[in-house]
Amino acid sequence: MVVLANPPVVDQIPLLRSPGPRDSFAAVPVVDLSSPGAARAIVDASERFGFFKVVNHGVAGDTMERAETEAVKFFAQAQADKDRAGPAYPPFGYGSKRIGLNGDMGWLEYLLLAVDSASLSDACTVPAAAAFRAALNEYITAVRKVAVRVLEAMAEGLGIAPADALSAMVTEQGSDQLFRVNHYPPCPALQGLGCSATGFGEHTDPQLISVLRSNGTSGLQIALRDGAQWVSVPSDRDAFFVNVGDSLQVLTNGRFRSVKHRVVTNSLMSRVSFIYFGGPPLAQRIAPLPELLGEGEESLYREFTWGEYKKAAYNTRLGDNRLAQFEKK
Ligand SMILES: C=C1C[C@]23C[C@@]1(O)CC[C@H]2[C@@]12CC[C@H](O)[C@@](C)(C(=O)O1)[C@H]2[C@@H]3C(=O)O
Ligand SMILES: O=C(O)CCC(=O)C(=O)O
Ligand SMILES: [Fe+2]
Repeated sequence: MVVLANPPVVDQIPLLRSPGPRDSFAAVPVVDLSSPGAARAIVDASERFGFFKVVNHGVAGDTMERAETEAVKFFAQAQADKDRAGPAYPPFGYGSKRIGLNGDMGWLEYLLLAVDSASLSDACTVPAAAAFRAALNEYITAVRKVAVRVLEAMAEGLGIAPADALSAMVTEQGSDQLFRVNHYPPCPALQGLGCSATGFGEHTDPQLISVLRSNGTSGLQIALRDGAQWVSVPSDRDAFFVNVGDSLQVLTNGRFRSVKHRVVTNSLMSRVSFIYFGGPPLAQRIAPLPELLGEGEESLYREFTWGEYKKAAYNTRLGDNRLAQFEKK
């Protein structure tokens, strides 16, 4: 048997079938955040896909562009300069190709950063450049407001009181928020071979909610039908995309589904994405909200705190079903 190796340039990085026009997911739910029907639409999309696109969000284009321009400048530096901003683990900073500590690899480089209240944590000295930090802080303040509005709309649509029952978990003192800037360089070595390098392997996000924005380069895919089909999300640099995370799945006792997603590298164009991850304080109990449990209905999950879940999640591989070990048998 002849075993074909990856081309050396993508050695150790899993390959995926290159997406084509037929994989495009034209039916991505779009939520107009300024409309009175937003709460209903968000609940509907969170139940059906755990994923939706948000428009009319009120974040200025300049805020997104400035952050993107600074990020592009950061990643354009010499490798030795970027490496000085690393490693990504522990606790935060620049990383390349290695995702997490359990052997996952992707065709990307990134900054993994801690957020305190509405801006980069002072404890996180990366990035050092004042202009990049200022641009990221302006962006983080804005995107966090979008996350809060979405979580408030979820509470409204689910009929949960008070209005900040979910959003307070990401805004209260000690909430565990992260910010990630991903850069997927093009991978021309694979052009025309019908396959593409994995940018970020399939996974669900462990937190409550993730809010993503990318430059106009495609690559994000979500899984439909429990992973039986992968579809490509058409990129939109003016919109945000929201992922329901594992913790929100548990808080809704499985009514909302955390979305399995991944990124496929483009052979010709760089993708730059920003993702805000809203997580609760480590001591927060993650269990179905009582209002969402029907008469006699029990939690599908064993009780745990966010700290316990995060610790367990960070011991798993990217594609593992992290919630499985917390499901009641
Ligand atoms: C392989 C891993 C990377 C990850 C930690 C983990 O062990 C499993 C969860 C991964 C993930 C996915 C969403 C976010 O990008 C992330 C920052 C997170 O909170 O969980 C990453 C983790 C990471 O890159 O360290
Ligand atoms: O970079 C992207 O577009 C998505 C990355 C992602 O899913 C993640 O960082 O968790
Ligand atoms: Fe993700």
